[in-house]
Amino acid sequence: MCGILALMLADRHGQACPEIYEGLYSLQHRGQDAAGIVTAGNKGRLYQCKGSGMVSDVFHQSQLRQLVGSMGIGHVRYPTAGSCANSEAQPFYVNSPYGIVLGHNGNLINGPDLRRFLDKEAHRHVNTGSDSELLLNIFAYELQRMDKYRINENDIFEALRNVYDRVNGGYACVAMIAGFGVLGFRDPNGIRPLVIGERDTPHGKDYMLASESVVLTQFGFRNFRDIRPGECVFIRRPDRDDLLSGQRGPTLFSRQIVPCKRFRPDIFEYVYFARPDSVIDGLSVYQSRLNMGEKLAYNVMKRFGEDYANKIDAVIPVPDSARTSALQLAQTAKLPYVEAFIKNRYIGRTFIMPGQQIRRKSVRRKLNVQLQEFFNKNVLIVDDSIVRGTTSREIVQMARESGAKNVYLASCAPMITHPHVYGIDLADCKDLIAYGKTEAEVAESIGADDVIYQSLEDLVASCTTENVSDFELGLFSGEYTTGASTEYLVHLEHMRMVNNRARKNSFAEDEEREAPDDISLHNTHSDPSLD
Ligand SMILES: O=P(O)(O)OC[C@H]1O[C@H](OP(=O)(O)OP(=O)(O)O)[C@H](O)[C@@H]1O
Ligand SMILES: NC(=O)CC[C@H](N)C(=O)O
Ligand SMILES: [Mg+2]
Repeated sequence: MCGILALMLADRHGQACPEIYEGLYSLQHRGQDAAGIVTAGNKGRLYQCKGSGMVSDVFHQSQLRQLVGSMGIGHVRYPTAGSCANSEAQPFYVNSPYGIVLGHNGNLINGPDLRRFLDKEAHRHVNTGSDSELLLNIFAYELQRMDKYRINENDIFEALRNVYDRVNGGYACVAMIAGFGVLGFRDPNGIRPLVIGERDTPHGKDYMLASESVVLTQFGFRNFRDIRPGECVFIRRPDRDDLLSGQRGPTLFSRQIVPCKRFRPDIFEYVYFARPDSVIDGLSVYQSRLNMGEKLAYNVMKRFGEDYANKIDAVIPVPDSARTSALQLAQTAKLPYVEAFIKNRYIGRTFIMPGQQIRRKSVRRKLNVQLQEFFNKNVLIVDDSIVRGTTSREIVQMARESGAKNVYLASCAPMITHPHVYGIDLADCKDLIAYGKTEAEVAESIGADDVIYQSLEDLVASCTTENVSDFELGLFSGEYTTGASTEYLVHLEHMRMVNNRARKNSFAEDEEREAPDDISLHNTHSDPSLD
């Protein structure tokens, strides 16, 4: 999962970078591997800073000062296609046509076909294994085909129509065309989220696009709405004619590029990925997690029978993501809620860390126990999801080491039995702890006395609103909204294996290594006086 962000300020002399930079902090939970910002100055020059690491590692004040201009885009990356090399940090850049940069959240399931097409027919050079670079090149190719000295918004929408025809998968993107404007678009099934908001200023309206509404609220953007599946919005910076005619600020254009196919947002955003203070497709993530907790409570009560309260002494959340649901579960079942795992706030999310060994170690570094809350008690530990079982195994063991009598585990998500193909690097089937197992077998495998999973029906009901009642659920069923060929699943598995080897620095003879650095846009000595 990645986080994307675009900002267009009404004030041509304003600086977009500080808010993009801060905004990326609010999206950090969506990607911890790499981060990047590209801004554009008034004369069309692009300024870039990106690389591997968290936001705080990648940007330093001296670099941020060089990212000048009143519009820009930002990205935080959690690699799901390609490798974790520095060169795959986003945004990606192509110089032709016009100078375009793009940031992408999602996965294209026809990446190998697109790569062949770009090579054989479009004759465009792609320098990384990233599907996002493919997407950018497809867009560039379609714009190039218009063969125009200068394009307008209709050309962008036309080019995108062809992009939608060519690419398949889950994608939410922000892009910027040097000197012209920023745009955002979302796949025809709305699998990945994207929201837009506006802010009044004396110069006209500022616009921001982001993966999650939390960024928009943070900076005082109002009237925000989700980009519709298959829709593109383009925000054009004021040109000379606008300025001469007294028009203030940028102009927003929007177009339904292709009809919405099936509106199927990814339910895992609500379960785990998104921040609870975000609203996605009209539903507060916090509210959805309350609903999950309530439904799970009834499931737990049913499982333990009428005297369940004598069998469970404490409901314990696994911080962070499970807190909201665990609290609601405890309140519904009238059981004590106890914060018995304390989280070290300086350790990031463990699930999205690269490599199983580091994930396992990090659980212990991240979570510590309050001994007295476990000693001689029957505890019900609540987590939002059990994926590889790394967290569950460790915490069940920690509870036992702390003297718990019986350790039960409840999961707000149903059994995860299939890979996720739209931008969440869950794991291969065989690494998923629930793959081919019953609940009892999962319990045995993680060392718990019992495991209670949410039913799929209850999860869907927890997230259903007037707007959306259908969701991307492939990780629970193996049936994907866009379909996913066996060839693609094998390709994903192969990539994961290559990446694991690359992390250990052992390459096969014929394997192509990722370039360590980005070769696209070198302008660290940018000269702000040019603007
Ligand atoms: O079964 P696993 O493979 O361990 O994956 C599932 C766990 O990973 C996530 O936590 P994470 O630490 O990533 O983030 P959080 O702090 O937001 O809960 C999730 O909330 C589960 O706790
Ligand atoms: N998690 C994501 O959305 C990743 C985007 C893209 N597929 C990449 O690997 O960079
Ligand atoms: Mg967790």
